[in-house]
Amino acid sequence: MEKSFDWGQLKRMGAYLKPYRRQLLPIILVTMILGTLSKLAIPYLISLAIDIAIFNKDGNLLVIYASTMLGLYILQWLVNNYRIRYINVIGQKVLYDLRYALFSHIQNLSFRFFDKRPAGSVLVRITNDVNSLQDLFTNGVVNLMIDCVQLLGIVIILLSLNFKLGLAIIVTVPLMFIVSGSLRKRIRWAWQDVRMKQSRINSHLAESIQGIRVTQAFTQEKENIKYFDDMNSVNKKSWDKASALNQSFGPIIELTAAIGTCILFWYGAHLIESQELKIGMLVAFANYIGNFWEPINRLGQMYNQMLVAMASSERIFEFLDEKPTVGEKEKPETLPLIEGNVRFDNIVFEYEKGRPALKGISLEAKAGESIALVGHTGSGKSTIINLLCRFYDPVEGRVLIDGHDIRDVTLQSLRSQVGIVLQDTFIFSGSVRDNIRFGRLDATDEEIEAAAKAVHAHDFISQLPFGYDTQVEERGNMLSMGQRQLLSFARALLANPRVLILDEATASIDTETELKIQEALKTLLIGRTSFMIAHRLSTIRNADKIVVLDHGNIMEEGTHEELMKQGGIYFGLVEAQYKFLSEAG
Ligand SMILES: Nc1ncnc2c1ncn2[C@@H]1O[C@H](COP(=O)(O)OP(=O)(O)OP(=O)(O)O)[C@@H](O)[C@H]1O
Repeated sequence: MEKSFDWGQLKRMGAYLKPYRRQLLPIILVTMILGTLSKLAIPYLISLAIDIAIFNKDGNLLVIYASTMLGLYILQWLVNNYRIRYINVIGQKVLYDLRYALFSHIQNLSFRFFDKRPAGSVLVRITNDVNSLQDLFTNGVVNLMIDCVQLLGIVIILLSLNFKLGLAIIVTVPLMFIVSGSLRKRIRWAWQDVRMKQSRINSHLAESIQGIRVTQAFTQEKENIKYFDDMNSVNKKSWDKASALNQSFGPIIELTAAIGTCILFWYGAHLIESQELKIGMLVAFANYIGNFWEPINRLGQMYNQMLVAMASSERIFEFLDEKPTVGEKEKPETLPLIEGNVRFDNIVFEYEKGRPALKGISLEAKAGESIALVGHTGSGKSTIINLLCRFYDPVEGRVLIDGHDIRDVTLQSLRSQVGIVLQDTFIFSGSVRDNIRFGRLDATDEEIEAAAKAVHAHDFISQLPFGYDTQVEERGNMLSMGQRQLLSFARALLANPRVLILDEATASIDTETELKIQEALKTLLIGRTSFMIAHRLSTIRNADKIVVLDHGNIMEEGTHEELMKQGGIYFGLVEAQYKFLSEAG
């Protein structure tokens, strides 16, 4: 369970209010001064009305008191409206800033960060955790200040109007804190439990929706529903418990308030008898007490709210404090326009300590050469690519492009010259045109169409309902695998990188599309250094160099002919694929 109040964290959250202090200050001052004064003056006016106007049967004076009170009530109403309206606006601005900070920070985090966390949990932090700060930023902070000032004001007034009676009533406050202390703790824990369970539900939801195809394909819907139902009912139970505990808090306050009122009337009557107190003053006291418990009750709830917000902010700051593991050095150079000579120099790499994925790899590609990476699953092909894009840094060794260690240059200048076409092409929701433009944001419509034509994507795009303006949904579900591949080729061609990485799709595509893809590939590769994770023989055969990997080591290296002659692993792979194809077809 989480620790209690943390002032450092509160201060850090408070920093998000800082840009708005000029707007906040008048709101706080106006509500604090006018709101508190009007609230505190009313009971006193009531006492004067009773003790002076009514006692002396002075109708005119009574009207004056009554209209002053009316004026104060109206003032209170106006002040409250002003506060709610503007504080909400500022609160929303702060949440906007926080969401922006979190999202832009996450955009720049390294792959290692995402390796460790499911997408759902990242999602929950940007949505739920930021939202749970809403109450704090919209009302919490300001109300807290106002309530504290009001309480202080009431205590001063009670003691100065009648010290003995005031003191007798105020001593009930510690009583309430003692009685409610352990309950408060249990309430806090209960709400933390609720949040934890809700967060689990949200993570599971995100994962289920992303994986719905697999769930349905394996007819696991019932199991999935059951799993969700269990989580849901555990969450409901924990909510019921927290809510029941919360509700028992109210009666404790009411009980203490009742004790206070009993003391007031019993002791008050006593003081009236001994002429130390007038009736009007007793009524004023009763009113002040009413106003006294209200902020105390709110402060109690506020404390819980603060702890919830604190737990959320702790999670948010944990993300914000996360540094990209792949960072730029102090003064990185800009990688100049490259020719495309790539060298892996004795690379050792591990994702997890003690489990090397690459065990001392040296590999060279001259500008314009095409390199095919082959090997069994898990042999390290994708890892080589990940290092070339600098998604991770090697544990030992260097990756050099045109002689520059890629750790010495800015990520921007590196990645803008190294293009990547992934096996699972990611299509963003938006138009087909926008998806191609992702390769180079300042490309003109003509350039986009030229790129699409060059990779033979133009034909199928023209046949879509709205051509280039057709909206494709997230992940491009309405497009076929081959079409998505062609779109990503167009995207890469538009970006025009000197070094191109291709992770060839494994899914079987019809022969016609396959031919188109091969043609498109030829266009795409002209004049570029390319690294291809190749699955199809046709692609492998044309490569300038084939590199065979096994368990993180390079086992063989050469052209198709050379390796076939060698009769080693590559030969075996080719044989196996031919056998498979001839048996399948
Ligand atoms: N994000 C990761 N975290 C931990 N281990 C990983 C991660 N990615 C890959 N590995 C491990 O590193 C090794 C090399 O994986 P890599 O993805 O490079 O293989 P691959 O040759 O590309 O395989 P495939 O053909 O199946 O894509 C494997 O043992 C794999 O389990």
